[in-house]
Amino acid sequence: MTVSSLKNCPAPAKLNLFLHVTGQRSDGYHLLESAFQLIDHVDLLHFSLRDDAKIIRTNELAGVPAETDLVVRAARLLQVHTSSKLGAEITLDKKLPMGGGLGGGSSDAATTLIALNRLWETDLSRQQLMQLGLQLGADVPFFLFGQNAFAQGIGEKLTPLITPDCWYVVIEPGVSVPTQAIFSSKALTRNSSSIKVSDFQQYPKGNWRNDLQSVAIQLFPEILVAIDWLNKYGNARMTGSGSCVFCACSSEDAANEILKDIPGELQDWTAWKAKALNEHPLTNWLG
Ligand SMILES: C[C@](O)(CO)[C@H](O)COP(=O)(O)OP(=O)(O)OC[C@H]1O[C@@H](n2ccc(N)nc2=O)[C@H](O)[C@@H]1O
Ligand SMILES: Nc1ncnc2c1ncn2[C@@H]1O[C@H](COP(=O)(O)OP(=O)(O)OP(=O)(O)O)[C@@H](O)[C@H]1O
Repeated sequence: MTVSSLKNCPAPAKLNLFLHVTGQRSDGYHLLESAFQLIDHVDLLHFSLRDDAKIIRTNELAGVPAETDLVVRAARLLQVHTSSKLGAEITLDKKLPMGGGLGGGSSDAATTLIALNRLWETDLSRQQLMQLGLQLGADVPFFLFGQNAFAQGIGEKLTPLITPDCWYVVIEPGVSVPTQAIFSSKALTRNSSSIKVSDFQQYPKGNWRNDLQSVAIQLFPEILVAIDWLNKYGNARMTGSGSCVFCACSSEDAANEILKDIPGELQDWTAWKAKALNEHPLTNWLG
C-alpha cells in the first residue's frame, strides 16, 4: 500500500544542558562541547504526497518566506540528493519560538527529512540523512541522531548520553536572538577546556554553564531578568544562543509549583514545562 500522507509528525525542542566554546575553525564556525537533551515540547508537521515534484508550504510563517524556510530547504535537498520525482505539501504548526535556542527550525528540518524519506521511499540511512542535514545547520544532525547526545565539533560529532530523567521549566523571555550575532561577538570567550564524554556523567550539575550566555545577556538584558527569577528554584541557564532559559525539576508537581509563581506583570514571558525525552519520537522511522 502506498502511503499518501503523514500527519502530526513531531519536531521536538532541545535544551543544551551545558555549552562550552572550545575554539574556532578557520571557516569561522565554532568548536563546541555540549549536552543535547530532547524534550517533549514540539512543533507539528503534516505532509501530503504530490506526484508533480512541487514542494509547497501551505502555511504562513511570520518573517520566513517559503523559499528560506528550513522545512522547504530540507525537502528540496532530499529531492535533489535522491533524484526523486515526487513532491509534497507541507504544513508547519509552529509552537517553538524562533530565535529561542530550542533548535526549532533545525528540528523542523530534521523531521521533514525523516518524514519525506518515508513518504517518498527514498530509504536513506540515518547516517546519510545526518550528513545531508549538516548542510542545513549545525544543529540538524542531532535531531536525526535519535537520542540525547554529547556533541563535539561544530555540534555534529555525537555520542549517546544518559541524561537526568526529570522535568524542565522553560521561560521564553519575549526576545528573538540571532545566533550569528552571538557567535560573532568580540566578547565571546572561545577557550574553554575540553571535557570527555566520560567526564560528563561525573560533572557536577551545579557547575553546568553556557559560554554563550554572557554575550546574549549583554545584547538582550531581558534574558538576565528571566535567569535571575528562575535561579530561585534551581541552576537556571540559557539554552543554545538564547533567548530561552530553563531549570531542572525533580517532578511534574515541582515544575507546576514554579509555573504558578510566574509573575503576572511580566507579560512578555511565556513559560511552560516539558519532560526530558530519552529518544526522538520518530527514531523508529530510521533503521
Ligand atoms: C548554538 C546552538 O544552537 C547550540 O546547539 C548551535 O550551535 C546553533 O546551530 P544552528 O542554529 O543550526 O547554526 P547554523 O544555522 O549552522 O549557524 C548559524 C550561525 O551561527 C554560527 N555558528 C553556528 C554553529 C557553530 N558551531 N559555530 C558557529 O559559529 C555561524 O556564524 C553561523 O552562521
Ligand atoms: N521552519 C523554521 N522554523 C523556525 N525558524 C526558521 C525556519 N526556517 C527558517 N528559519 C529561520 O531560522 C532562524 C532561527 O530559528 P530557530 O527557531 O531555529 O532558532 P533557534 O531555536 O535559536 O535555533 P538554534 O538553537 O539552532 O540556534 C529564524 O529566525 C528564522 O529566520
